[in-house]
Amino acid sequence: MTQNDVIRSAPTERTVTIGYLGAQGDGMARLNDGTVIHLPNTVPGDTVTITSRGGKDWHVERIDTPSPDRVTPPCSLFETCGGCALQHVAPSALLSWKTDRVLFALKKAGFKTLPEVVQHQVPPHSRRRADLAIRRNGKELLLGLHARGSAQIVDLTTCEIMHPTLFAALQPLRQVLRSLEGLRQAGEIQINLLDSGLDILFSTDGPLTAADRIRLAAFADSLSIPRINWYQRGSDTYETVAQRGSVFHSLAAASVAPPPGAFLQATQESERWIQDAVLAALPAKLAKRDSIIELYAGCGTLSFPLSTLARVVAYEGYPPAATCLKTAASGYKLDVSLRDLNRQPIMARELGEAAAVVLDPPHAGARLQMKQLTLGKPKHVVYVSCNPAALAKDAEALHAAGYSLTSVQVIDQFLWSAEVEAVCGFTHESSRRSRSGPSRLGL
Ligand SMILES: C[S@@+](CC[C@H](N)C(=O)[O-])C[C@H]1O[C@@H](n2cnc3c(N)ncnc32)[C@H](O)[C@@H]1O
Repeated sequence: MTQNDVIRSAPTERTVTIGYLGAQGDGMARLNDGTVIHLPNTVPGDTVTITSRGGKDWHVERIDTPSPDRVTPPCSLFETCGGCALQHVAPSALLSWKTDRVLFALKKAGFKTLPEVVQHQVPPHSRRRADLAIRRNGKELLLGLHARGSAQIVDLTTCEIMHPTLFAALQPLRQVLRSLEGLRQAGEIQINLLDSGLDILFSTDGPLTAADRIRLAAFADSLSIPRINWYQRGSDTYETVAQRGSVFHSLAAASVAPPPGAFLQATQESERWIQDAVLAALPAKLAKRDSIIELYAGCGTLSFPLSTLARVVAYEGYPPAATCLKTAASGYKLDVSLRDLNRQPIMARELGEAAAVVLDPPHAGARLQMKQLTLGKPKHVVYVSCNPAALAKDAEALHAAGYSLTSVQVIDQFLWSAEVEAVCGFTHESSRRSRSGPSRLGL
């Protein structure tokens, strides 16, 4: 027996109770010496026996007393597939945890008095967007997500979050992808479920042959898929390889033609909750000459509902999304500009002259834009957040500029993940517009 064998045979054992979930959804426990450790797949309230062979590397040996919030994960791929990290936690407990994360971010930003929070949670089988990896594996074709913490692909043979229409397309997709000569080893695929049907954008690691294109056209016909776009890995342009009908999608009362791989909110239900929460955060009536500035507008999820309140000046940085929104804007009180807000933020003067500014920034937040916003001080700001850490920083700027927090809605649209969406309304009582009134508009 070697010395290593002796060490291996004598792990340290402890019993701990999980106190809370960390930002990534791991259970967190505190040891007697004050050390905080991460224990994946545990739930606050679980009492567990853990072992370690040294350092902070603790593993759950067994669950001694399960938390009342522990549930049986509904998916047989749970713990293998990297898609859902938290199926072992009751959805109601997840919603409370996500709400706490948003409220913690707002408190960290300086807001001590918090309004009553409205909460929403999407049901299973409602996700209408999928972003999957493609791998050849001998004669098999894997279509799925990365395994947890690994480059391996887990074939999505079942899924509890995906919309049934989207999931039903996976098996025929495997078949057609397997037949493609242009797919040597690997590719990626994004599927959006639009009102017009499935919209597919995929890549391969080789060029498509003429036979591949014929197969894809036949596949689009057989599943009534209006459009399939493709790009070869490494290329920054895609091309349409099958077009069987028009592509359209409703955003509130408007119909848009989203570009391939377009950003949409994760589910139809959550899209409506976000739209309603944004409108609810603004005064029901704005003066005739008022305008709303919308930043990070995408294809117009918020632009069209906002245009029922006042003229909207919308900015978006991704050219195909800006074109989509511009094309659909005629007939609405909506002006659209393509603009990279990281390079060219909207300046304080323009922002200060709007009755309200609505922003829905990407994951990193809107730091540069916040600086101008807090100088311009529009009376109403509605911030749609998909990242509590960025919300904490951006809301801190609003707090420092004298804004009060007037509404918070939490939307759990990525069920069983650590992601959370929030719509927060802020008001500045002594903003330039409230001192001088709407007559200064356009100066
Ligand atoms: C979270 S999405 C919101 C889109 C839209 N509000 C919606 O709900 O569908 C963020 C949007 O910001 C855009 N974006 C990202 N970086 C940007 C930048 N630097 N300047 C302008 N827009 C940007 C993305 O293209 C995307 O449309």
